[in-house]
Amino acid sequence: MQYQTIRKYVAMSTSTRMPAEQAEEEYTRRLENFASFRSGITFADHEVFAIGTAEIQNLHVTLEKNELEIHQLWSTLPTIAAHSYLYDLIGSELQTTNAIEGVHSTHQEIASALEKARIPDDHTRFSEFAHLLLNIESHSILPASLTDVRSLYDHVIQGELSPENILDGELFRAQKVSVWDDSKGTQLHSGLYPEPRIHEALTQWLHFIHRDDIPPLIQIALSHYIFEYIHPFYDGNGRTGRYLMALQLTQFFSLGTALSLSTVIADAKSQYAHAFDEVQHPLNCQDATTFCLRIGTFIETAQTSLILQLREKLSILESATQFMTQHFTDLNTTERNTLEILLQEHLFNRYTSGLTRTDIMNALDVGHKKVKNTLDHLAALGYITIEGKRPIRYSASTKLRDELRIS
Ligand SMILES: Nc1ncnc2c1ncn2[C@@H]1O[C@H](COP(=O)(O)OP(=O)(O)OP(=O)(O)O)[C@@H](O)[C@H]1O
Repeated sequence: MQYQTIRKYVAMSTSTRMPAEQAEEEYTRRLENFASFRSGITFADHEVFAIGTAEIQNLHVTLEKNELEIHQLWSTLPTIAAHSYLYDLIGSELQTTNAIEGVHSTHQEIASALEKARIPDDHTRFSEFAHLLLNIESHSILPASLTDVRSLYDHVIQGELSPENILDGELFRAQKVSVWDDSKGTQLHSGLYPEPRIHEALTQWLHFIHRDDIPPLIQIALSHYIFEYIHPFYDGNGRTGRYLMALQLTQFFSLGTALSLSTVIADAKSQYAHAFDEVQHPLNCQDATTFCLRIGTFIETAQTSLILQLREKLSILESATQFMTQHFTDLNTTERNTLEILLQEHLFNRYTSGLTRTDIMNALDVGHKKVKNTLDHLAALGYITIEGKRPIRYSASTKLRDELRIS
């Protein structure tokens, strides 16, 4: 049975009592229900909570099953493919989380941010955010203090703030801020105000994200809802909130899933915005169950798309490798293996900038001279493209991809 919001419940009731009064009574009943997960955080006189419905339990089971399949597929990826795909996912996460907020980035800017993210102290547009995403799993530590939250924000937003949006409070904003529906010119929400209220609510939020007595989906979704409700900044609340959500996701789900969520949200922007509105409707009294269901469905969509892409890419790679073994008989094994890893990079990373000679030496575990001779021969045959300087980068040429029918 589909979960009914309090607002709908009231609308369908035959009682003649005031709707607000009926909603209040239903809110108390749901909040005190055995299956209720309470946040302990109160907005507009109501505690944010969600019910662990059968639908949410079923979603958990589906998400866990999908994770097993993702894990199994990921474990079959060759090293260069796995590494390349990670960069690809980070690139699209970076591009889409910015695009959701109308922050445009070119393909080249993202490729360059990914490149710079590996080099300390060498910055370009979005490179600090790329660096955060690149290290999301190895440093997957949730913020523990208000200064941690501010510091994360500074990295996510690096250089993207217009002067009027620079923070002017002790740690966050000192003035009011609102979320607007630009198409209708209506105000959807006002962030908490004044700043001590932001500090107080974020301190409760910090406590909430570290609790270990709430099912992952409910904890992740409520955390995101609460963070966005607080809206601690003038600009960058969405991007910072979605980064924090990805950070929480890595604690329970694969890195691939965590890095795929913004793409799904970007494709379903109006459903995402509506999910906030629904909880904030005065008659829904901060019942965030529907918000949890929406986020759960987004995660499921992200997983399904990841599974399909992994299967498709692996199958193309396998066919190409077989074709080369059968038809490229004039090439030696090292030459064929070199082409295979260049294809892995091409297939698994849309933001590819090619592999360096060191990457190839490490991947094939062969010496400098052999790799040089191999690359010279493959270049003479037109199978590889050579670009850049210091370091030179090698990639699969159009000729090679045409022969293998890979776009
Ligand atoms: N009704 C709402 N209440 C609270 N937060 C909301 C609501 N609707 C959307 N949001 C969140 O606010 C984000 C956008 O907020 P806003 O328009 O103020 O942009 P911003 O603060 O500049 O952040 P961004 O970096 O995402 O542009 C959305 O991405 C979403 O996460």
